[in-house]
Amino acid sequence: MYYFIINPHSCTGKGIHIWHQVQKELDRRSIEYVSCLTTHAGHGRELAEHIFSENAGILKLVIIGGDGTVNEVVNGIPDIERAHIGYIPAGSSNDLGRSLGLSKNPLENLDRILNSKELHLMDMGLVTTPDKELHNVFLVSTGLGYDASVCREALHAPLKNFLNHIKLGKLTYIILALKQLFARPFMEGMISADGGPYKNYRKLLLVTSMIQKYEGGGMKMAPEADPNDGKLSICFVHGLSKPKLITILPFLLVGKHAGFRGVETFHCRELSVKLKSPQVIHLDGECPGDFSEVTVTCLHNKVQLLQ
Ligand SMILES: Nc1ncnc2c1ncn2[C@@H]1O[C@H](COP(=O)(O)OP(=O)(O)OP(=O)(O)O)[C@@H](O)[C@H]1O
Repeated sequence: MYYFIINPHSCTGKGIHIWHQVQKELDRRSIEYVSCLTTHAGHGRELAEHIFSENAGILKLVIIGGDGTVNEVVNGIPDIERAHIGYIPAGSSNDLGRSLGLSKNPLENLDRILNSKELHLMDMGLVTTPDKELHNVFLVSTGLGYDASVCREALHAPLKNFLNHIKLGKLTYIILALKQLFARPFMEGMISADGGPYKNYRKLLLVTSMIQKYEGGGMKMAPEADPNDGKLSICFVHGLSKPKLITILPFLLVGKHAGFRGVETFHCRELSVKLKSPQVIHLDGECPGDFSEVTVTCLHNKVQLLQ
C-alpha cells in the first residue's frame, strides 16, 4: 500500500496535472494506494500526522509537490524511522529533485519508486530556537536573512504565478534576489560552529545551512554539499558593500562564490547563530517567522528514500 500526499496547486496548478498522470498509471498497474490532496497551506503536515497516527508500522509515503510541500509533510511525520519516502517533483523550484538528480518525467519517477529495491539514506536538518517555538526539520536548506526574504516574497508574489504560467518560474527567484539585495538591511550577530567560540560579524547578508547543493530554484549555494556526510554545508556572507555583492551574485548562481573575500564556506555538524534583532528564516523555502537565536543540526541519514 502506498500513501500519496499531493499539492494540486504546486507550480501554479502543475501538481494536479502530474497527479492525474500518476493516478492513471497506478490504476493501470493495479497498485493499491490512498491519495490525499492538500486544500490549504499547512495541510501537508496535517495529512502526514493523520496518516501516521492512524496506521502502525512502516509506511510508504509518496509526496507530489514542490520543496515546500515536502517540507510540510516531513514535519508532520511523528517518527521519521517509520517513513519510506518517495518523491515526485512538481514544484516551481524543485531544488530537492534537482539535487537528487531526479527525472523531470513524473512517470519515470513513479517507476523508480515502485521498483525501489533498496532505501537511499539521506541527512536531514533540524532548526530549533531556545524556547522551542521553532523545532522544524528541512531536507534542502535553511537560511536566515537575505535568502529567506527572497523566499518569503516568492511565496506570495503574483509574479511567481505569472512566470510559472509561461514556464519561467525559476526567474522569480532571480528577479526577487536582485530586488531584495537592495531592499533589505544587513544583519549583525554572532556565529559558532560545532560548539566552538562565537565570533562577531557585521553587515551579514545571509547565513545558510545546506543539506543539498541547490536552493532558490537552482542556485548552487553549496557545490561541495554531500547529503550523506552527516554535515551541514555553511555559507555566510559578511562585511561587503551592496555594489560588491552585485558582482558576486552571478558567481553564487553557478556555485563559484567560495574564496571571495567576505564569503565564508565550511562544513560542520551544528551551527548556532545569535542575531542582534529577529530576522526572517526559511526552511526549504517555507518561512515560519522571524527569530534572533537558532541552532541548526544535521541529523545523519535520518531520511529513507524509495529510489
Ligand atoms: N491546496 C493548496 N492551496 C494553496 N496553497 C497550498 C495548497 N497546498 C499547499 N499549499 C502551499 O503551497 C506552497 C508551495 O507549495 P509547493 O512547494 O508544493 O510548490 P511550489 O512553491 O510551486 O514549489 P517550490 O517550493 O519547489 O518552489 C506551500 O507553502 C504550501 O503550504
